[in-house]
Amino acid sequence: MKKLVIVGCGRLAGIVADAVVKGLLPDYDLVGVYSRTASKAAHIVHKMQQHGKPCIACATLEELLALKPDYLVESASPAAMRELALPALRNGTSVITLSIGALADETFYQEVAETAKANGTRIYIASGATGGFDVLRTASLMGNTTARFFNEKGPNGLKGTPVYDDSLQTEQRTVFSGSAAEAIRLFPTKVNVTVAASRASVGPENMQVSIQSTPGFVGDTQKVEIKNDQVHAVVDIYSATSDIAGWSVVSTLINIASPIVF
Ligand SMILES: NC(=O)C1=CN([C@@H]2O[C@H](COP(=O)(O)OP(=O)(O)OC[C@H]3O[C@@H](n4cnc5c(N)ncnc54)[C@H](O)[C@@H]3O)[C@@H](O)[C@H]2O)C=CC1
Ligand SMILES: O=C([O-])CC(=O)C(=O)O
Repeated sequence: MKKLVIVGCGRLAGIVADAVVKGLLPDYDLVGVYSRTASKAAHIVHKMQQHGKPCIACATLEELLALKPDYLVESASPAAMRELALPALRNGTSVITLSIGALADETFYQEVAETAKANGTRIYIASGATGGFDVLRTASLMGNTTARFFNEKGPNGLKGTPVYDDSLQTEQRTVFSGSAAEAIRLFPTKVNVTVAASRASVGPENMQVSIQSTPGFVGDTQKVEIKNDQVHAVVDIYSATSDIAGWSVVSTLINIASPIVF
C-alpha cells in the first residue's frame, strides 16, 4: 500500500477523502491530513475513522512529513505549494498539486524539477478544471506553436479580486488580458488552470489568457486552444462547480498506481 497525505482540507480535499472511503483508491492508505484550519482536518479524520480507516490530523507540515508519505495531495493554495514542495520532495514524498500557479515562477519551477530528480520523487500536475495536457504537449513538441486560454466566470467568482466592481453584475466584460504569468499574479487562487496548461505547452510567459465576466454565469468555462503548422486543437470544458478539479486528483492517483496509464 502507498501512504497518502493531504495538505489543505477544504472542498476539493473532501472529494479525495470520499474517494478513499468509497474504495476508488484501493492502493492508498490516507494516513494523515494537515490544514491551516484545524477543524477541517479534524472533519476528514472523523470521516475516515467512521469508516474504520486510521488517519491522523497533524498540527504542522513537519509532523505530516514525518509520517513518511509516498504521496502528498496539495489542495491548499499556491502559497502552500511554494512552502511544501521542496521539503516534501526531499522527504521522499511525491506531490500531486492543484495549485499549479506556484510553478509559474521559472526559478522555483527549475528548483522543484532538480529537487525531484535528485530525490527520485515527482510533481504530478493534476488536470484540475482543464485538461488535454497530452495533446497540448504533443502539439508543442511539433514546434511553431501558439496557445491561448479563455476563461469565462460569473461576477461573483471575481469578488475579492482587483478587477471586481458592482457594474460586472449587469455588464459583460473582458476583465483580464495578458500572459498566464501575469494572470496568476493578479488572481493567485483562481487561474491555476492557465499555468497548468502553459506548463504543458508554451510556458507561462507565452500563454495568452483572457478572462471574461458574464452576468448571471454560473461555474467556469476553461477553453485552451493550441495551433501549429498542422494541428489546431481546442480543449473546451464547462464545469458548474470546481468539483472536477478534486476528481482530477483521484484520476491522477489511480493513474500513478495503475499498470495501464492514460
Ligand atoms: N487546478 C485547478 O483546476 C484548481 C485548483 N484549485 C486550487 O485548489 C485549492 C483548494 O481549493 P478548494 O478545496 O476549493 O479550497 P478551500 O478553500 O475549500 O480549501 C482550502 C483549504 O486549504 C487550507 N489552507 C490554505 N492555505 C494553507 C496552508 N498554507 N497550509 C495548510 N492549509 C492551508 C484552508 O484552511 C482550507 O481548509 C485552491 O486554493 C486553488 O489553489 C482550485 C480549483 C481548481
Ligand atoms: O475551478 C476553476 O475555476 C479553476 C480554478 O479555480 C483555478 O484554476 O485555480
